[in-house]
Amino acid sequence: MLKLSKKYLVWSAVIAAVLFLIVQVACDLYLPTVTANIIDNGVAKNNIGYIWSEGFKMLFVAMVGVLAAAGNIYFAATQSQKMGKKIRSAMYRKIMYLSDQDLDKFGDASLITRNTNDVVQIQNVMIQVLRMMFMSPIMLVGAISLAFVKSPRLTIVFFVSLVVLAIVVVIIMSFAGPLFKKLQSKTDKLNLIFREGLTGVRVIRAFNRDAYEQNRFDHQNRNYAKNGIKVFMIVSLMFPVMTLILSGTNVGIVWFGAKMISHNALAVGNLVAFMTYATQILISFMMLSFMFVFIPRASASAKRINEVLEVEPSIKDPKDDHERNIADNETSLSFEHVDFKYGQEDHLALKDINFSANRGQTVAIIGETGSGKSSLVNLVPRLYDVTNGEIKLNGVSIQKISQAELHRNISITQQKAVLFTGTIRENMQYGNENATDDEIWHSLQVAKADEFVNDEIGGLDAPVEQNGSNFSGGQKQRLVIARTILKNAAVYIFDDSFSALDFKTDAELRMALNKDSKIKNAITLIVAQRISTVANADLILVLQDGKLVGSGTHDELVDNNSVYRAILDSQLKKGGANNG
Ligand SMILES: Nc1ncnc2c1ncn2[C@@H]1O[C@H](COP(=O)(O)OP(=O)(O)OP(=O)(O)O)[C@@H](O)[C@H]1O
Repeated sequence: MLKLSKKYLVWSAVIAAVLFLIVQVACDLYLPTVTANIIDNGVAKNNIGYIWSEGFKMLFVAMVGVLAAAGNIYFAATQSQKMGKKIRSAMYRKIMYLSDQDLDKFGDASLITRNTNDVVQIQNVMIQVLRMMFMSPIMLVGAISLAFVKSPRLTIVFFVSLVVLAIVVVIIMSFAGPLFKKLQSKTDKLNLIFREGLTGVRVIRAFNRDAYEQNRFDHQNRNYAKNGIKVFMIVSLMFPVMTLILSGTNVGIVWFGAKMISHNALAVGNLVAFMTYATQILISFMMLSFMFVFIPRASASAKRINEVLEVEPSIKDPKDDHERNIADNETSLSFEHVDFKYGQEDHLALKDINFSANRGQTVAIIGETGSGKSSLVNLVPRLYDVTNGEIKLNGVSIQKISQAELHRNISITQQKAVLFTGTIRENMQYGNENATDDEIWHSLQVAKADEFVNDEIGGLDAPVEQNGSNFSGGQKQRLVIARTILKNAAVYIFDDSFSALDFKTDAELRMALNKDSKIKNAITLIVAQRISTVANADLILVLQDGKLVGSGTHDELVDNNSVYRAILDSQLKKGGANNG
């Protein structure tokens, strides 16, 4: 937590909060002495004038104390909120720069918990730190010193109480601390199940798994609640124990104080002041001990936040950032002996892949499910890095090109169509901010999306809801294809983008794509399942179990590649069966 505080707190505001606090504590500590003076020198001696003057002094000191407390609360509250805001921004920025490989390590649910719950923990503790954490020690030292001055002998009474209190706090903390940490990981699991249920709600209903999923959630929810009840039960034990100790201390002080008064060893006013100091001391100690419960909890949150903030992106920019203008050169793309495996997996998802393509060419990748098609195209924009070998764009290894420059030159449609909340125009301009309405309409026409983006739904101003949920699967696919085409790029990648389209639309869309001037001047990579989608490509790569088992044109592969022929035969049979 120290690391986060150093980075995200404004120290001038922290100093202001502490200064206000010192004034507040000084006022609080001075008031019992004024009370003692009023009793011993005013009431006991029937000196009304003294009572009035000390009374005004008391009022003034109390008002200064209240104003100082307000000042402290203002700085403590604003600083803790601002710190939370800065941490959330930093986490979001970091997540945006992490590769899929880095994000896989945390998981979506955990990242959401870290950016919400964990940050709130830190905010809550920070406001307490800026108040209690500083106030309690100052109050403790001040009150003990002043109480000692009033009566060294009576001080022994609350020293005994302090020792008892310390033992109680240590016992309670040793039980509560680990349970607080567990609560965090249980929140992660609860969020994970909730999120899965939310995104998969249609599948759950379709498979009649409502009861199963409800049980799974209830089990985790119960688990979480049980842990929560346990930890708060333990912590709530603190209150009655503290009250008992506080009352016991007061009884002890009055008992011994009364004896001292009867022997003229203590004035009545001083006994009253002493009791106030004793209460201040024990309450400060209680507050301090609460901090010892909450700080470890917030430290666990800080650790989880730091894990994200400090993770080294596995995909880095080259040190001598090559800002090459790739688009101006003769475009070429080559894979040279590329091997690839995911994270800690043992097996290679891609083995010794070699091919090259030039401007204007279309390379299609075909193969059975899990053969490595998506893995191959994801390596081009460096969503993952190769394990061995090299990928070159215009003869330059992509690892030697800055990611910003690389991404400027690549336009990709991924397997899952992702749209953002906003309008069609905003979604289209995602890769080309300056695109005019005419250009957008042209892309929509090429992608066959102009058929449903019409005046009836509001044209380019039609709303797009969360995840594009107001469009069908095929419509979403066409919109993301249009967005991909609208961007000016040297390499266009369509990862299984045509699978949600019917055969007729698929054929029409590819024909329109082939005629598009941007596509004609670029390299196009198409991942597909259907032979009909890839048949016209300049180069077809056939993948099987991560290996390139064939490459060439459709006719060449039909003649001499058994895997390709097998795919073709199975699709012809299926087509026949469907037709028949
Ligand atoms: N994030 C990941 N972590 C670990 N392994 C993965 C990951 N993504 C894919 N794989 C594995 O890599 C292999 C290739 O997967 P890939 O998604 O590239 O296949 P694909 O040919 O595109 O399949 P499909 O046609 O079903 O989309 C598979 O064995 C898959 O299980």
